[in-house]
Amino acid sequence: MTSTGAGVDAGGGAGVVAGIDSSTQSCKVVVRDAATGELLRSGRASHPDGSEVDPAHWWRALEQAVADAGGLDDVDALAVGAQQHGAVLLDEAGEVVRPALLWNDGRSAAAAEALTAELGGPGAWAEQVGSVLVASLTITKLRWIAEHEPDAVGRTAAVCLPHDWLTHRLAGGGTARLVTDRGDASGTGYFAPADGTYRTDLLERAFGAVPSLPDVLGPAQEAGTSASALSRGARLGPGTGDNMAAALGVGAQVGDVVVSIGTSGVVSVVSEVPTHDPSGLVAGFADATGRYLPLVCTLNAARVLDAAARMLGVDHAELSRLALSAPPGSGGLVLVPYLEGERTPVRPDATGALHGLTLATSTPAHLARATVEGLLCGLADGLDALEAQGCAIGRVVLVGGGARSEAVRVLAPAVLGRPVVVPAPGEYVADGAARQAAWVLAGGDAPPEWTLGPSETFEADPTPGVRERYAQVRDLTATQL
Ligand SMILES: Nc1ncnc2c1ncn2[C@@H]1O[C@H](COP(=O)(O)OP(=O)(O)O)[C@@H](O)[C@H]1O
Ligand SMILES: O=C(CO)[C@@H](O)[C@H](O)COP(=O)(O)O
Repeated sequence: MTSTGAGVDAGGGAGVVAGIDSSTQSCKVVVRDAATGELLRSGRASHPDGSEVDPAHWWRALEQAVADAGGLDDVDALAVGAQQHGAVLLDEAGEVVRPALLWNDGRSAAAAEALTAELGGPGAWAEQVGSVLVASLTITKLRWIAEHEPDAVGRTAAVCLPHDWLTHRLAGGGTARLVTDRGDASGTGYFAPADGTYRTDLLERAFGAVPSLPDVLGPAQEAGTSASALSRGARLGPGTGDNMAAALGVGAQVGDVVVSIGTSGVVSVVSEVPTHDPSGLVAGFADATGRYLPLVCTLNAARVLDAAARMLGVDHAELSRLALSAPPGSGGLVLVPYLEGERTPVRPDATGALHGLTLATSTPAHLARATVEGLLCGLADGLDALEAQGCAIGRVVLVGGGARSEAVRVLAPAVLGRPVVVPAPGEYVADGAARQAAWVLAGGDAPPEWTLGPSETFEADPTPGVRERYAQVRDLTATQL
């Protein structure tokens, strides 16, 4: 294990910036010095559970997080990073038509299948919009709404994403202009990242109508100024999806892989070229700097650790201690973590599975280890899928709430088969949004260089046997009982 500091020179425009991370479970706000990136203060608030959420909850959580962070009065520019894909429908007055359907709502799995077939199969979607459809993508949610709530279609004047909606509210809401960025737009299924255009023909196919869509701004293009009780007169960044913001927050360069263990498990890599994976494992998203962000996303990540801790009646620190006390491979005990069904691989109706129970493996330590290993094996499959798409793979950087687990940090290099860089615990999505805001202030072709805090590099001998055993059991779950 080694310690490093990134030690990048400070630069960029003077001022104070704020970054917002409105992710699945919570809202976080960081306030930073625009030139150096120094953290001045931060705040957070929880979101309600569920995969269908009234956006008003995101606003209330933002108000609480901003209050917790001591307000935004001194902030010169701000930007929003948020959970990708959620479908937010607005009427003529800019009011929400129905609660947002989130990325982790599986009801549109059949809509994804139907749309896939209509266009000629997975390869056609991969070719045209970079990603094969799964229930997470916005376009499938719009098809589900058109089929199940046709009245909502008639009332819908505009469709946008969670980060677009929050930026719109910060700009005053109502009839203020809706904006988005290439990164978040690339997760809709009706935007072609490779040429940067909306595919309103696909939107019409899914929804039966073409509501207005947010203007797609450039990476550092100003989106107007804030005009809400939370903030007035600050310059607004275009914002982006949370995964694109995380890449910006950790300063990822081409070839850097960001592994995020949040509500979702994500393995993404900054790439100069777009991907079109017909297998659907890799989603061909864009990033927040004008490049691409091929990405593999699982539905089951940090909450698998939460569930194991709950089952064992322990906290995260004890779960981690238990996991590290059991042998590699957990004596043959394998946990396949599909607790919420799974998106990658596409198994929306799957459940989790525990295989290999013997008298010897029936211990809390073995279960804890199998949980951490199972979670990491799913992410290792994601890394393989990125490599199979020809993506250059360099550093692996581990972030997200799950990275706070020592067992995850220690076992990640063994399961992933590569050294893993773990930055100091922080809010890297919010940081990325703040860095985008600083870019808006400073202008120029690249975001300002910020000094990142110290990071630790974890190394371990690879444990391919753990992955082989996991793969056998994972494939048993392909059969629906
Ligand atoms: N020490 C820890 N060990 C394992 N998991 C943790 C730890 N601390 C927080 N978490 C989990 O991380 C998750 C939150 O991570 P986060 O990246 O903020 O998610 P999101 O951005 O999706 O809201 C929660 O499920 C939380 O229980
Ligand atoms: O659906 C995806 C990516 O395609 C998810 O990564 C969401 O963007 C939610 O992120 P978290 O709340 O887990 O950070």
